[in-house]
Amino acid sequence: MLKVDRINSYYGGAHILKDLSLQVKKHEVVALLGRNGAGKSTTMKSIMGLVPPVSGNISFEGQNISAMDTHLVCQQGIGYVPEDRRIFPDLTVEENLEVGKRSVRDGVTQWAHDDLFDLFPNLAERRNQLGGSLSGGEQQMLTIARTLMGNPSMILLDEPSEGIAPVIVEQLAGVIADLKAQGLAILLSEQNMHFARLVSTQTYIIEQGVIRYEGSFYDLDRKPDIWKKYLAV
Ligand SMILES: Nc1ncnc2c1ncn2[C@@H]1O[C@H](COP(=O)(O)OP(=O)(O)OP(=O)(O)O)[C@@H](O)[C@H]1O
Repeated sequence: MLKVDRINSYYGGAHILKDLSLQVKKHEVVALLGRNGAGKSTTMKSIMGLVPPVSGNISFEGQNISAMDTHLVCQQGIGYVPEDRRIFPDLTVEENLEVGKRSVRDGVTQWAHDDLFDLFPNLAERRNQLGGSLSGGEQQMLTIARTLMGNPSMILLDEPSEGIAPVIVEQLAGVIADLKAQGLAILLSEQNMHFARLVSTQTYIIEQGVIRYEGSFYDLDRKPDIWKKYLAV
C-alpha cells in the first residue's frame, strides 16, 4: 500500500534520513521505533511532503507521491496526526470534526460524527465542549477522529501515546485495533514499547536516520542485543 524506497531527506545541510526504506501493507499496523531524534517524525513529514526527500521514491497504492504537495498526498487517502496534535482550542469537539471533513473517494468508508462517537465515547460526552478544555488524551482522540473525517485509507500517527494517562493509552490501543479491523493501514512512531507491542505486529527500528532492524515484534522480543543497542534508554 505504502512503499518508501531509499529516501534521503535533509533540513538545510543536515542529512537526516539516509536511504530509508519501509513498507506498510493493507490492513497492517506498523511501528516505527527509535529514540529521541532518530528520525521518526522526519520520516512521516517526508511521506506527507512536508520535508520532501531529495532522492528516493515514495509510492502509495501504486502512485508516485514523492514530489506531491501535502494537500494532494492527503487527497490520495493518507491522513496524518502530528506529534503536537493541533486541535482548534476555541472550537467545540463537533466543530473540530467538521474542519476535518473532505470529499469521499471511491471505495472508502465515509465517517459520520455518530460513527466516530461510537469509536470515541469520551468525545461523545463532550461534543459541545471546547477543544481547549479537553485533557491531553481526549485531544489526541479528537485529532485522530478529525483525521478520520477526511476518509483516509491509511493514517500516520506520530507518537500517539506521548503524554497520555495509562488508562487512555489502553483505550487508544483499542481504537487502533478497531481501525485495523475496519481495513485501515496504520504507520505509527512510538517510544512507548508497551503500547507499540499492543497495537502493531511489524516493526522498523530507526537510528540516526537509518533503518537498523525490520521484523515482527515477536522476533524483536527475542533479540535483546538489538533491543539494548537501539531502544533501551
Ligand atoms: N526543523 C528542523 N530543522 C533542523 N533539524 C531538525 C528539524 N527537525 C528535526 N531536526 C533534527 O532531525 C533529527 C531527527 O528528528 P526527528 O524529529 O525526525 O526525530 P524523532 O525520532 O521524531 O524524535 P522525537 O521523538 O524527539 O520527535 C534530529 O537530529 C533533530 O534535531
